[in-house]
Amino acid sequence: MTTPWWQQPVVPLDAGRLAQALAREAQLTKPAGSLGRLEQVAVTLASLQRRGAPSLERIWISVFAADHGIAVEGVSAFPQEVTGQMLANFAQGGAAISVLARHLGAPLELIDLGLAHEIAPLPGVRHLNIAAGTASFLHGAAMTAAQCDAALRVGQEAVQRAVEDGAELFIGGEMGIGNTSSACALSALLLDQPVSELVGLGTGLTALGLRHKSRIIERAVAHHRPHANDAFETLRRVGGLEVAALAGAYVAAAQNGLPVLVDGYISTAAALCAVRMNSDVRRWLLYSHRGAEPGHRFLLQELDAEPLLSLDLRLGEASGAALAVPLLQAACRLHNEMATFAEAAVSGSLV
Ligand SMILES: O=C(O)c1ccc[n+]([C@@H]2O[C@H](COP(=O)([O-])O)[C@@H](O)[C@H]2O)c1
Ligand SMILES: Cc1cc2nc[nH]c2cc1C
Repeated sequence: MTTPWWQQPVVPLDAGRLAQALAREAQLTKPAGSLGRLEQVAVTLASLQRRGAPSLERIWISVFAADHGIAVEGVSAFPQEVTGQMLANFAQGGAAISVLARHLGAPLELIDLGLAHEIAPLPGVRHLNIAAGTASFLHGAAMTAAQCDAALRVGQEAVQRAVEDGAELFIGGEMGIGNTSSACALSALLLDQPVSELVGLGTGLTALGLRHKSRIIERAVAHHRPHANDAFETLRRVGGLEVAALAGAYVAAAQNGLPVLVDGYISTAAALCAVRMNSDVRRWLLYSHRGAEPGHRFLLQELDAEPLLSLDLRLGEASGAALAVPLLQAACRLHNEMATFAEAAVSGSLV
């Protein structure tokens, strides 16, 4: 059997640039370590981007949308039609990510992998129709292997466009009613942890709704657990088209030497899939925030991730990642533009 594309090697870190960036940080006019994790971010970006001066001026955002069969089980506070309606809102410029992309001056690419309810083609949206949404994963698999494969490729192709555009950072976002159930089932299987510790309100369930959602996901996880032998199979069984596209994008970004900023709960579940499919992808992933969904914290822990922000966000759409970009840009500029002790004639530490 041939090796699948996602197991192909990723670009290695530049150890020389890493050492150079660490040495520069030590010379900048501040007590060592006083810019906290921003120092680490700048050093990491220098070694990933293989340059002396890390730069995040060109940001690329792809938002992947798709429907989830599990939504028919009543696991979301919103009807499934909202996936397509919000896609239209993204395209018209009225969604949170539309505003944030404008704020950053970043291109916003919109990709519809498959909706349950047909909509008229939207200007500026790539409609791919891999399936009419996934199948419910309560009793069967969400996707066929061919559908999961196709969705992974969609992410890979988005990264190719980002690279061609000269992007310095890739941000993926998602939209899909029911996808917190998918993220929860993925987390339960990949972390081997009880659903009750991971499940959350998603778009805003009542306490009663949360109990129902938890029971549905528990039943689904019990059904799939004996067969979820690897990350691809787990993704195929309980993931989603947009989750697979994100996972494919993260792997492809690492293979193309393009750093990634991961968004919220669903994106982080996709990140864990990507890392389980190719462990070297891990070092290419930066994390924007810790969100409100209980499972997000456990996924971040497993990924050894220290996100930049903790704002109780639970929107998705790439919004949390977009919000963290100015902080990363500031980290780069501080690294590149601060004077050294020698340049500014400031005395160094006595100890
Ligand atoms: O990214 C997150 O952390 C996040 C947390 C909760 C909800 N969401 C968004 O809400 C939708 C899924 O929620 P639900 O309740 O339908 O499963 C989907 O479109 C996500 O983008 C996103
Ligand atoms: C309105 C709305 C906007 C969203 N954006 C991402 N997920 C969403 C879910 C809903 C319901």
